[in-house]
Amino acid sequence: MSLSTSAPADPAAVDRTPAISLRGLRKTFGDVVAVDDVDLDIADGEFFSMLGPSGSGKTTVLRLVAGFEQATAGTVRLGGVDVTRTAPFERDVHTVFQDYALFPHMSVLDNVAYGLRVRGLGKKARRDRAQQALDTVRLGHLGARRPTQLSGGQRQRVALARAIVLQPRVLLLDEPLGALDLKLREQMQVELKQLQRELGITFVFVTHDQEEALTLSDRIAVFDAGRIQQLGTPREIYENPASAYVAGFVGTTNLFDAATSQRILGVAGEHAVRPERLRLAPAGASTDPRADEIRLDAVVVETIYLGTGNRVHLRTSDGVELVALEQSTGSLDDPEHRGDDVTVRFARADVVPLSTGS
Ligand SMILES: Nc1ncnc2c1ncn2[C@@H]1O[C@H](COP(=O)(O)OP(=O)(O)OP(=O)(O)O)[C@@H](O)[C@H]1O
Repeated sequence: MSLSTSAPADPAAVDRTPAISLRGLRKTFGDVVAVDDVDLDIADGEFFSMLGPSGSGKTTVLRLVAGFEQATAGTVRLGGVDVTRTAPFERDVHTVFQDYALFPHMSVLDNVAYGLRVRGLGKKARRDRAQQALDTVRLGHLGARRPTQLSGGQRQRVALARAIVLQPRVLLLDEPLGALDLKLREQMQVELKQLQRELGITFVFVTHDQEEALTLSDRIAVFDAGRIQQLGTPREIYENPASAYVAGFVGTTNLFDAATSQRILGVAGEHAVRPERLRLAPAGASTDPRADEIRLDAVVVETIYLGTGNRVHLRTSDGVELVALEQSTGSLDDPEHRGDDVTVRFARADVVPLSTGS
């Protein structure tokens, strides 16, 4: 079935059936539980990321959606249709792998057209559509080259063109930027996001890079040990991590265990405060204490220059380790130096309670 790739003109007319719906999804390999009872709905046209450390099960979820793995239990629905036992080529999804999997002996244009040949399209239609897909990823002028004659970023775009030419309803991307250096990776992130918006295709993106997930996604699922630990928008996940695990995995954070929370915050349970919420002042610089903030005396253990600011490692007078991020003001003010005594302040409102036991 060929599907339109243009975004619907009338948002109210958008089909509310999730593009992907997983229920009770489980996959075991011998004794290893790779995916453990996952329930998830991904909306049509959503940029959805699965984020987690190596071995947390995100790739296996992707492979279950693509049909490369058979579920041990549970169901996979695409556009409301149960495809749990359907072969990969019968599913309206396409996967872009980290290594791109391009054919080295074919031209770039033929690589992109290959899937259309498999689907039985005539030569002219194949070439036209492949050219159009190459134009979309801004490689229209390089169709005659071989993949080996392209840069890493260009090869990445060929892999994308090869996927979008088939106009799948869902594009699965397994660490597609993993092989690129940082600068190219950042550039491709922007391009991926733009492409997804233009095409209106549902993107499911697997990454272990939290910054990438925060930058690109409409929503993120944070995985650990085969389970979704938290599901939400980048802002929700970053500002209100549900557990110590999520707070620690997504960005740097200051974690306070229950005893420390009780002692310095005066509240029960585990808590977290993001480093950029901490404000530092030289010890003794007098400002009136405020009821809505926490103040701690600390000493600077180390200051790391980051270009855009400084990361300052601190130890409070009763031995709690903290990290603060200070934005550079562009002035020539000296940053805090090792051994300096400082006052650390943060608003009570910036203290995030974490669920216990995680
Ligand atoms: N074919 C397989 N045979 C046996 N065990 C497997 C197989 N595929 C995955 N696993 C195991 O399942 C668990 C989840 O693996 P998975 O590849 O889904 O994790 P991941 O989060 O995608 O990790 P990575 O980021 O390293 O790709 C791991 O413990 C892994 O070793």
